[in-house]
Amino acid sequence: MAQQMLLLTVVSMWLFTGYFLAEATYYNHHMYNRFRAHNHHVNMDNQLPPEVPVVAEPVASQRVNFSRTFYGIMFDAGSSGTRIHVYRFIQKDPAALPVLDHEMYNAVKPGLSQYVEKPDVGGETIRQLLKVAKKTIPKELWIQTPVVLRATAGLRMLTPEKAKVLLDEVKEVFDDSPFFVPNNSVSIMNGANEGVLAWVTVNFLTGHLYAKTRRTVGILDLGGGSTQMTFLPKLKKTVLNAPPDYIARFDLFNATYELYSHSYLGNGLFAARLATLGALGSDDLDWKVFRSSCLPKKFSEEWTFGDHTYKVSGIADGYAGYKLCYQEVLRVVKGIVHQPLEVKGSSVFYAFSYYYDRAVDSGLIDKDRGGTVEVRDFKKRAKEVCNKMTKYRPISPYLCMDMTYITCLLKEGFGFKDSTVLQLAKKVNNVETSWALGATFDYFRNLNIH
Ligand SMILES: O=c1ccn([C@@H]2O[C@H](COP(=O)(O)OP(=O)(O)O)[C@@H](O)[C@H]2O)c(=O)[nH]1
Repeated sequence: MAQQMLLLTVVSMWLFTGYFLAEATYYNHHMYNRFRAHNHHVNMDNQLPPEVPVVAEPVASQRVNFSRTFYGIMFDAGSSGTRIHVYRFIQKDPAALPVLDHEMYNAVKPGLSQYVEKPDVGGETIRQLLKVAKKTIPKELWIQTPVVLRATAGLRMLTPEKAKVLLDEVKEVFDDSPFFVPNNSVSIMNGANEGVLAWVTVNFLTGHLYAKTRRTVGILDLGGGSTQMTFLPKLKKTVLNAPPDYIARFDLFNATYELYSHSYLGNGLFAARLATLGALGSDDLDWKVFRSSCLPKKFSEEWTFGDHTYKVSGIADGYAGYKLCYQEVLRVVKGIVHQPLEVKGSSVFYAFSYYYDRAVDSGLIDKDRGGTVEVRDFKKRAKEVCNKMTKYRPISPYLCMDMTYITCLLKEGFGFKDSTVLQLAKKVNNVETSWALGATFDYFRNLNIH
C-alpha cells in the first residue's frame, strides 16, 4: 500500500515538475534575473542523452510489453561531504508517467572544498563514487544516464577562481566516465533553489503534493555551511512581510504556490562553529587559538573546514556550560535570521541533515527510525550535554556547541515556540530527504521526457 502511494505520488510529481521551473518567478528583480539566468541556462543546455527514446503519442501497439527503465545520477557536493544519489525510474507505458522506483545513496568525507590545494585528489573522490554508480546501473544504460553535480555552501564560500578549479576537475572526471554528460552538468546551485528543491523532495515523498488539500509540510535543512527554511505560508501577511527575495512562486495543478524560502550562508553548523569561535574570516590562523566556553575546558585541537585549518580549544582556566555557550552562539543568530510570524503557529516541519545527526548523537532519536521531537527537547538535551561535557566528550567535543546552536537557531533565529513539533527524518519511503531528488526532477523536466 505504501509503495502504491509512492508510485501515485511520483506520478503526480512528474506532472508537477512540468510546471515547476517554467512558471517559477521571484518577486525581487535581482533574484528574478538571477533565477532567469539560471533557468535559461538549464533550458539551453539540457539535452537529451543519446538513445533515450522520446515518449511519443500513445500508440496501441506500442503499449504491448512496453516497459522502460532509466536512471539519473545526482551528486551533492556539500561543505562537509560529497554524496551520490542514483535514482531508478520505471515507465510502464508510453502514455504513462515514469515512477521513482529506487534510490542508491553513498557518501564520502570531507567535502570538495577541502581539496583546493589538491583538486586532483578531490576529483578522485568523485571517480570513486562513480564506481558505485557503475555497479548500480546496467552497462547498456550508462551512455544514456545523465550525470549531474550541484555544489552548495562549501563552494559558495570559496573565491570563484578556487571553486572553478574544483568544478573543472569534476567535469574532467565526468568526461572520462561512460555516462552522459550534459552541458552545465557541474555547477554551484543557488541557495534559493536549494531550499525549494528540498521542499519539493519532502512534500513529494510524504505525498503532500498529490493531495488536493494543499496541506504541505515545511522543511528545515542544516548543512555544514548554510541552513535553509522553506514552507508554504497559510497567511498572505507572511508573504507580504517577508523580504521580497524570500518568496519563490510557481504554478502547480493550475494553482499558484508561493513558498517562503531562504538559505543563510554562514549559518550552517560548521560555519556557525567558526563564527562562535570568532574565527570566521580571521587572519593569523598560524598562531591564533580560538576559544569557547562551549568546549570542554581541556580540549585543544586543529580543525579544518573549507580551505583553512584553525587552532581551537576550551577555556582551561575559565567557565564552560550551557548559559555561557548560549550567549556565545546567540551572536551568530541574533539579527541575522528572519522570523516569519507564521512559525509561531501549528505548521508541521520536517528537519533533516545535521538536525537529524545531532539528535541521534545526543540520544534524542533512534539512528534508523528518526522520530518526533519538540524544540524544547533540543534545549533540554543541550543543557544536559553542556553541563556534563566529560560524559558526552567521547561522542564529540563539539556536541555542546552544536546542540546549543541548534536550540538557539530554532528559538531565537526562526522564532519557533518551545512546543513546536519537528519531524526528524533522514529518509522517507527509503529515499534520502535532501534537495537532490527535487533537483533530479527539475533536470528531467528540462529533458522534456513528457
Ligand atoms: O542525501 C543527503 C544529503 C545530505 N545529508 C546530510 O546533510 C548534511 C548536509 O551538509 P552539507 O555538507 O551538504 O552542507 P552545505 O554545504 O549544504 O551547507 C550532512 O549532515 C549530510 O550527512 C544526508 O544525510 N543525506
